[in-house]
Amino acid sequence: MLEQKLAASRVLPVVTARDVDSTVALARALEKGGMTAIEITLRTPAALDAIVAVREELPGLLVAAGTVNTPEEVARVVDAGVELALSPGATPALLQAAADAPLDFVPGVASSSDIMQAQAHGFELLKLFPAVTLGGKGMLKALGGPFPDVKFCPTGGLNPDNFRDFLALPNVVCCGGSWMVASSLVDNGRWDEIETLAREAMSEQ
Ligand SMILES: O=C[C@H](O)COP(=O)(O)O
Ligand SMILES: CC(=O)C(=O)O
Repeated sequence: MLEQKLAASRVLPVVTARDVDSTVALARALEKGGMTAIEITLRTPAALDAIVAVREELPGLLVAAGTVNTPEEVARVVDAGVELALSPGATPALLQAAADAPLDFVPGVASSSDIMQAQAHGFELLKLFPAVTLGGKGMLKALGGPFPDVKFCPTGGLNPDNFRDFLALPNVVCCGGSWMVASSLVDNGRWDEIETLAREAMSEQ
């Protein structure tokens, strides 16, 4: 079940794929560090090929597509075999296309109205983005009142010093973040460092 898989992942690394080879090497370092899932965003021309390659090379990793913002992009990631997609926000057309498609979808939300719109399409596990800018832990606690059944994957502004406080909230399933996949690390092939950052993120303390 999606919620359990994402809870086990703790942290979902949000990756911008520069090219296929470096993304496979990056994913391998994250998996060696103990991570079980990766979100590869559709923000670059290499993204879809990178998603396909990472799924082939690392079959044990849950490979999600991120920045899936339109119905057309939902169709493209389904064609690529993707089983989980996420977005930073949502439109009614995107929510309907994702609800109709054979994949799990985590829509992005930034307000109570966004949450209600996502719920109207059957989604209860949502990405709060950009989480820290919107209000961080205080916002998540407040949203727990009117939306007791909704769970979140806060993303945007999380870092090694604050993500454990987010994970401790009862309505947080996992955290999205890019600190362990920074372009300064990827561009210089610092795979050992990435593996170490991944291992630290996966440790309870
Ligand atoms: O677009 C931003 C990423 O989705 C994650 O945010 P971050 O770089 O603040 O961790
Ligand atoms: C913001 C984010 O994580 C996404 O583009 O899916």
